[in-house]
Amino acid sequence: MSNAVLHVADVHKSFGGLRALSDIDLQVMEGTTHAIIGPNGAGKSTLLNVCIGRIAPDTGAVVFDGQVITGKRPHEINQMGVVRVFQTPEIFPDLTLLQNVMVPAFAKRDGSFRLNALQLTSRQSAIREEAEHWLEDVGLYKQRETLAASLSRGDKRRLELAMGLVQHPRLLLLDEPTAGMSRHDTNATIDLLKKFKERGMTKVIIEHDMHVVFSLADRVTVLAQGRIIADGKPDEVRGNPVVQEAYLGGAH
Ligand SMILES: Nc1ncnc2c1ncn2[C@@H]1O[C@H](COP(=O)(O)OP(=O)(O)OP(=O)(O)O)[C@@H](O)[C@H]1O
Repeated sequence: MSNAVLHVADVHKSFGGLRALSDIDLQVMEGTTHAIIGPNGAGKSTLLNVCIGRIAPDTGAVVFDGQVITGKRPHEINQMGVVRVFQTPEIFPDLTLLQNVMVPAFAKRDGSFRLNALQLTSRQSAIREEAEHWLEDVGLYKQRETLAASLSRGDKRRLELAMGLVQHPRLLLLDEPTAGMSRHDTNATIDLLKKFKERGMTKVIIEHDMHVVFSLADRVTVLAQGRIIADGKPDEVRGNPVVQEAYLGGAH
């Protein structure tokens, strides 16, 4: 019997008169890839932001590895092992790929980061090796000395993944990891994420591309208008008429 790494317990969140999340209760089990899908405005980003401490829920709690994390600050939640990879890559364009991955590695180790840490050569070598390892893992090792600004969109996402992996996430949250990618880059990203899945990494993935969702997810939660309208194995969700009606507009 596997454990819940993340439990979103009865969460509600309104923005003024708009109910962005209502009665949200979901569990992400150890080692699984859990997709959260739903039409535009369904509440997916709000839910993710509640999980990483960027948005405080009005009521309810988020429990990570048995500890209530509601009320903690984003960096504290990150230090506990919750790592989010953003829809728009948050990288340092004027640093090399290697330096980009070293920044979160230092931050993870020291709890904070100052750019001059990159110049302190005596402290660098272990961190550098670790950063090189993750660049290799995502297929960017050869470009390690080039500036991040020069990367293609797909490679920027890979770089950001390496920046997430170097933090040894207990839970990796991926916000539309293939948004704006070519089919080729999308398939490469699916292969990469499958590799992490085989290693038993627990992941939450928000994604619009159903090819990505059904290639990777063990479980799918469907949101519509801030509520969970379905939750189950991919095939169960795919065949659910409520989902087809609400999410796909009945067209599929
Ligand atoms: N900071 C905010 N202030 C006011 N309303 C907000 C805020 N953030 C989100 N909303 C509203 O809450 C609802 C849910 O938005 P959210 O971004 O979570 O949906 P989503 O499922 O991620 O959509 P998309 O797929 O388009 O990114 C929407 O109606 C949105 O306009």
